[in-house]
This record gives sequence, C-alpha cells and structure tokens, in this order.
Amino acid sequence: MATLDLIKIRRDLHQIPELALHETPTHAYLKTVIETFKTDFMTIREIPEVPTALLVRLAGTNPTRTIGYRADIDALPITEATGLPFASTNDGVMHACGHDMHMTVGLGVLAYFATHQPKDNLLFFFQPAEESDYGGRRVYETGAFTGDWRPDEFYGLHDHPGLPAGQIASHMGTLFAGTTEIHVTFTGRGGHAAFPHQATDAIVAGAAFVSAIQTIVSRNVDPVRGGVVTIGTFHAGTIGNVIAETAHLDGTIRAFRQTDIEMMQQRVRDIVAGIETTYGVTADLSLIQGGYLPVENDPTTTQLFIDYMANAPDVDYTDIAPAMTGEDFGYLLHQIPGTMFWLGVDDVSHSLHEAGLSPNEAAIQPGVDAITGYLTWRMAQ
Ligand SMILES: CC(=O)N[C@@H](CCC[C@H](N)C(=O)O)C(=O)O
Repeated sequence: MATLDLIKIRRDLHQIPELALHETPTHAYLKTVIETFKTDFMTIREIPEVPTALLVRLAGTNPTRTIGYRADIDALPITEATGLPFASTNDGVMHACGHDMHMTVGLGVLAYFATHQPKDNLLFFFQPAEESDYGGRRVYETGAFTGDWRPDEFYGLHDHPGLPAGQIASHMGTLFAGTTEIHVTFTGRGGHAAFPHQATDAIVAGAAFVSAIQTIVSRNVDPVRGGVVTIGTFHAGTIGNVIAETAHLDGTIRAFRQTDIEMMQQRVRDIVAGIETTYGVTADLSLIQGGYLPVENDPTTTQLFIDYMANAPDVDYTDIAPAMTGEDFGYLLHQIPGTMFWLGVDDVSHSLHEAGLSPNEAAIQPGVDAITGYLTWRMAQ
C-alpha cells in the first residue's frame, strides 16, 4: 500500500460535499481509497438500506474485543465563502462542519492499522447523515452492528475551530446536547395588504411563534442546566402588498438532559396550539429527535481515553466544557459504550456551520497519531 497523501485526500473530499443520504460520490471516493489497502484481514461491507454508509472491519491478531471508530461524511446546505482553491464544486453545499477532516483522519487511522495489523478487531464506520436524518441510528437499526460487526466500544471525533490545530479535548459525562428539529407551517388566509381584517396573516402568526418560544429557555429551563431554541429558517410571502397565506419555519431545540428536551418539546406543542387559537391559523408541526440523543461519554472508556491522551508525550490534551452542538453519535453511545472527543482545527475567526470555515490541515496528522496511539495502547489493556 502506498503512503496516503492525507492533504490531497482532504482537499478532494472538500470539493465534493453532499447532503445527508446523498453522499454517493463521497462514498465511492472513500471505497476507492480503502480498496488500495489490500490486506487479507480487511473486509469492506456495504449496507443496502443505507447505501452511502460504509463499514470496514480489520480482524485482530489476538482479539479480546472489537473497537469501533466512526467518521461522519455529509455536508451542509451552505454556499462556501472560503476562497480556497479547492473549494466546493457543488453549488450551495459545503463541508462547513469539517466532516472532510473527520473522513481524512478516519482514513489515516484505518491506513495505519491496515499496515500494522491490530491486536483487537477494529470496525470503521463511515457514517452518512449526521447533520440531519440521523444516519447512525438508521444504520444501527438495519442490524449492521451485530455478530462480528458489533463493537464493544465506540469512538468518534468532531473538529473544533476554537482549539489549536491537533489538540484533543473531551470531558467525562455529557459532551454534546440532545436536539430536536422543529418544522412548522402556519396556514391562514391570504389577501390584499390593504384589507388585513379580511385575511389571516401567517407571517404575524409565525413571528408571534418565534417570539413566544424564546420564553422556553428563559422561563421553563433550569438556568443552571441551560438550553437552546433557535429558528434557522422563516419562509413566507411573495410580495409586500399581499398578506401571506402560509409561513414555514425550521429550527432546533437543545438541552443536555433528555427530560429537559422532552419538556421543551411539549412547550413548543403548547405554544403552537396557543398560536392557532390566538391568531386563527392552523398549524402543521413536526418535532423530530431522530438519533440526536445527548452525547453521554461512558465512564470507563472515557477514563481510559483521558488517561492516555493526558499522559501521552506527543498529545496536546485538554478537558473541555460540554457544548450545545448535537450529534447522532449520541444514539450510538446509548447502544454501545464509548467516547466522543474534539480535534482542534484552529480557525478562531469562524464557527462550525459558517460559510468561511477553513479548518487548519495541520490538525490531520496529530489527530491520526493521537488516535492510533490511543487505540494501540487500549488494545494492550
Ligand atoms: C456537530 C453538529 O453541528 N451537529 C449538528 C447536528 C444536527 C442536529 C439536528 N439536525 C438538529 O438540527 O436539531 C448540529 O446542528 O449541532
């Protein structure tokens, strides 16, 4: 096997971002790279029900367990504004959450163990649909993680633009929030802007909904625990002198405890019912949690992970507070114990999900080295 050019791979992947469950060229690219590894202890497996998913198993030399490693592969509906020479070639779609970095690091770790046969079995999961449509849960529910393909423990990373390139960060306990997508359409009655009393204005209803749900965090969530309610889209109307008949809004609810998420979901339902009564509209509400359960790091694997990362001479490790980002790795960690962690990618000028996000590629090799080091050490335990 030739040495992988991880920078080229990252740039290739960055140019072909695809939305959740549509990652066909990305899946093909990953498979092509992995097939070059050509070892007799590697098996590649497709999942017909979720065709953009890819599982790769490396059989260990003397296995006592199977260790899973997940890398997510989908992108976001954002028009890239980095100005990079290897920017997205898919209009309106961008790796603005850094999953191109996740895949590259995952390939680097896989390539290492494809040439240094591991003691334990290793299972690599290239997961579609992390940003929406909960690909981790979808694949889990196909029964893919059974028999020889069931990890005893699972690890996965997310890149963090606010941390130095290559730094590893994690936390004992809950690392990320659980989330629920909000999708709501208010329908009233359209009409002339001059005769509002003869119409039922869906924009006014939608605006009242946006204002009212702000009280969920300020008045209903324990402030010590915190929560988030964000509306990210509001589409209504066609022209300034026509009262809009419909308004469609999408958003997200977030909290660290499942009980808080469920309470917040109920408050959204109650507020929507109140808007219907107060503004005379009808509402079609859908609340989707899917696989976005709180990301709860397992005490045993996380203590092992921290013990290694904090003491390895070549690893820059820091503890980090939980964040309100969501991850459907939370679903997998509710089925299989494991640990999620951050990899610093040093772009303090941009946040995740921003059109200008440009992760520093200097993070890739230290990320690969820290993970291969940890997995090698873990297999000796
Ligand atoms: C790491 C990250 O940014 N993850 C996404 C997960 C999506 C959650 C779900 N689709 C929702 O919007 O609630 C995030 O937005 O945190």
